[in-house]
Amino acid sequence: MRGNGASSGADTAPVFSCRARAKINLALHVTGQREDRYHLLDSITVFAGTGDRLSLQAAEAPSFTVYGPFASALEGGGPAQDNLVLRAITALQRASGVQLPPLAVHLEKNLPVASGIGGGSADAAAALLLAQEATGLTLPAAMLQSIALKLGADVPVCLAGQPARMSGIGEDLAPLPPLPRCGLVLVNPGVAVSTPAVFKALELRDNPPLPGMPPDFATRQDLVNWLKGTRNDLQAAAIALLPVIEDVLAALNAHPAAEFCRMSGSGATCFALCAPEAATALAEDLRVQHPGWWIAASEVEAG
Ligand SMILES: C[C@@](CO)(OP(=O)(O)O)[C@H](O)COP(=O)(O)OP(=O)(O)OC[C@H]1O[C@@H](n2ccc(N)nc2=O)[C@H](O)[C@@H]1O
Ligand SMILES: Nc1ncnc2c1ncn2[C@@H]1O[C@H](COP(=O)(O)OP(=O)(O)O)[C@@H](O)[C@H]1O
Repeated sequence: MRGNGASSGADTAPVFSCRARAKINLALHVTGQREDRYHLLDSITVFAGTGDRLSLQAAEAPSFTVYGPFASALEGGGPAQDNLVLRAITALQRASGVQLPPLAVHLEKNLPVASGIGGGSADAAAALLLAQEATGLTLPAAMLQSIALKLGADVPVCLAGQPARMSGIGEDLAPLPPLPRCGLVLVNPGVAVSTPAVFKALELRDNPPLPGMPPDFATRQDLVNWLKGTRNDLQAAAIALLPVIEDVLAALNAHPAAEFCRMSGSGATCFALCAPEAATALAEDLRVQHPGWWIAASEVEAG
C-alpha cells in the first residue's frame, strides 16, 4: 500500500492518497481461545481490487470528512474520534512521541461496514502508512505492527498488504506460495454483523488448523481443490445469527461461473472465486437477481 504525494495546487501541501482494500479470508479456522478470550486463528487472507480510498494532507486545522456509498453507515457509529482512521493517527502520535502537524483527512467509504472484509482495519492501516508519509515519520516496522494490533486483530495483515497465512489472533503473518490469477466477486446482503457476537455464538473453539499447504498453487483449480479441504469456522455461527447469508451462498453457488464460494471473516460478505474474465458477468447476473445486495467484481491481488 503506497501513497502518492500529488500536489493539489501551487500553494497547498501535497495530498497523500492510497486504497484501503477489502481483506478476504479464503479460509478461517478457529483453533483455540486465549485467556483474554481472543480467539486463535489460522487463516488464508488475500486482498481484493475493491476498496475504500483514504487521502490526507497537512493543513492549518485538523479535519475529517467521510463520503462515498457507505459514509452514512459510519455516521451513527459515535464521534469522529472513534473512527479507526483517527484512532490510528492518534495511536501513531502517542507511540512515536512526535507531535504530528494538523491533517485534513478524507475517507471514501466504498466498502460495507461490519461486513467481514475488514474495511475499518484497512482504513486504519492506510492511515498509519499515509500519516507517516505525510509527516516524514518513519517508525520501525515492528513498532508499527504493534500499534496496528492494538487497533484491531485484522490491522496487521492490512498493514502488510500481502496475501498471508495469518495466525495468533492476527499478529503472526507468513507469506503464501504464489497464487494463480483469480476473479473475485464479493456479495453482501446489506446487513451488518457484529464480530464479537459471531465469536460468542461459536459452538467449537478448538478446531484443527489448516491442512498442509503445497509449495505452490500452479492453477486456480489447485487452489480451489486445496480450499475445499479448509473451512470458515465462523460461517455456521454467522448463519445462525443471520440466515440471509445462506441465501447469498446459494445464489453464488448456483452461478455456473463460480468455482469456490464461502463467507469471509465473521460475515456477512461472501465471495466467489472464478476465472478473471468471468467476474464482471457473474456480478452483473447477481445484481439482476438481487438488486438490493452490494456486489463487487475484481481480482485477488498478488501483492
Ligand atoms: C474475524 C476477522 C478475521 O479476519 O475478520 P472480520 O470479520 O472482522 O473482517 C478478524 O479476526 C476480526 O478482526 P477485527 O475486526 O480487527 O477484530 P477486533 O476489533 O480486534 O476484535 C473485535 C472482537 O472480535 C473478537 N475477536 C477478534 C479477533 C480474534 N482473533 N478473536 C476474537 O475473539 C473479540 O470479541 C473482539 O472484541
Ligand atoms: N473507518 C471505518 N470503517 C468501517 N468501520 C469502522 C471504521 N471506523 C470504525 N469503525 C467501526 O468498526 C467496526 C468494524 O468495522 P469493519 O472493519 O467494517 O468490520 P469488518 O472487519 O467485519 O468488515 C464497525 O462496528 C464500525 O462502526
